[in-house]
Amino acid sequence: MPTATDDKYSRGVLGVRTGSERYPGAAVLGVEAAHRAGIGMVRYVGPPTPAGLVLAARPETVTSAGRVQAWLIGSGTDPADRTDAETAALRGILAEGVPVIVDAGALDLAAHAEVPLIVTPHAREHATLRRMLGLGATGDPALVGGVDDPDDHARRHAAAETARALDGVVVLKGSRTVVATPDGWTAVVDAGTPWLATAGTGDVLAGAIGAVVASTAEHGVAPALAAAAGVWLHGRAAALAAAEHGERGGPITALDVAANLPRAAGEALAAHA
Ligand SMILES: NC(=O)C1=CN([C@@H]2O[C@H](COP(=O)(O)OP(=O)(O)OC[C@H]3O[C@@H](n4cnc5c(N)ncnc54)[C@H](O)[C@@H]3O)[C@@H](O)[C@H]2O)[C@@H](O)CC1
Ligand SMILES: Nc1ncnc2c1ncn2[C@@H]1O[C@H](COP(=O)(O)OP(=O)(O)O)[C@@H](O)[C@H]1O
Repeated sequence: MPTATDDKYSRGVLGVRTGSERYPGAAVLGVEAAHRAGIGMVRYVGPPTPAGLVLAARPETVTSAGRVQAWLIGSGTDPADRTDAETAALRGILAEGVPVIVDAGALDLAAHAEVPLIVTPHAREHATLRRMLGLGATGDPALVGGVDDPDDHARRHAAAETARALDGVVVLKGSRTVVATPDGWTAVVDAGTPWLATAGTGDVLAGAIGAVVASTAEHGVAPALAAAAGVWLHGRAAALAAAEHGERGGPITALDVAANLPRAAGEALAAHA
């Protein structure tokens, strides 16, 4: 909650290095979500095509370098396309000191991070990450966490094991998203609506988590709690967006989710007044 003494810097600055020539839209979605989730400033540093689209959609975004309270990397990128210079830049971010949210195409770099880390894999990415870390298979990702596992026991166990091996927070996405820490703490956040399963909503989630982490990092909020708050805001925003289309909800897009983040944040603040 901002106060009269706040300014754009004290409210948190998120650095975003996402998107590529192949997936420029992911950069737009993450930046949009970060702005909508209540950040003081977003600094975007990425390739020319996504940078142009980000500025067109959100001229509020700053594209010059400077201090940030957290970084978001990886959304809309593929490690197979990554240049050595880009890998070096990402490794630099992963050694800088502030928390880093690592999504999609940067997950392969997460294992050697020296900073507070939050990784946001979906089931397939989680399986790949576990293989990289020398951990066992979690079973068929499509089945684990299904009707046979109503308490998400297997997913919570696997996410906590991955978190321990990484020494970072794991946000294992799905209809119920598991947040797990290296010491074995887990939380499960229900998405709120199955309409959320649509392209780009993971990029929105990464931006929302990035905003919450950046705006709370210097207030002593644990990264796992900030991540769980981001997941809740995202799910609630999706439910609000879907509810606009009637009692059973209706189709939503990733941008609809981002557009409803302010209402979700307002509800959360009102509930804790
Ligand atoms: N607008 C954008 O720019 C978007 C960019 N995105 C980015 O796209 C990249 C790839 O993410 P994904 O989550 O798609 O990667 P996945 O690891 O889920 O998928 C990899 C491959 O699996 C196969 N596959 C997965 N599900 C399939 C299905 N239902 N039917 C057929 N084939 C299937 C496809 O060959 C796909 O290319 C990430 O960097 C992500 O951030 C996505 O978030 C979508 C939106
Ligand atoms: N069946 C579902 N019901 C509700 N939410 C879902 C469901 N499947 C996936 N999600 C959510 O949708 C988002 C999808 O993210 P992701 O898989 O990274 O997609 P993308 O890469 O297209 O952005 C995540 O927040 C995930 O928790």
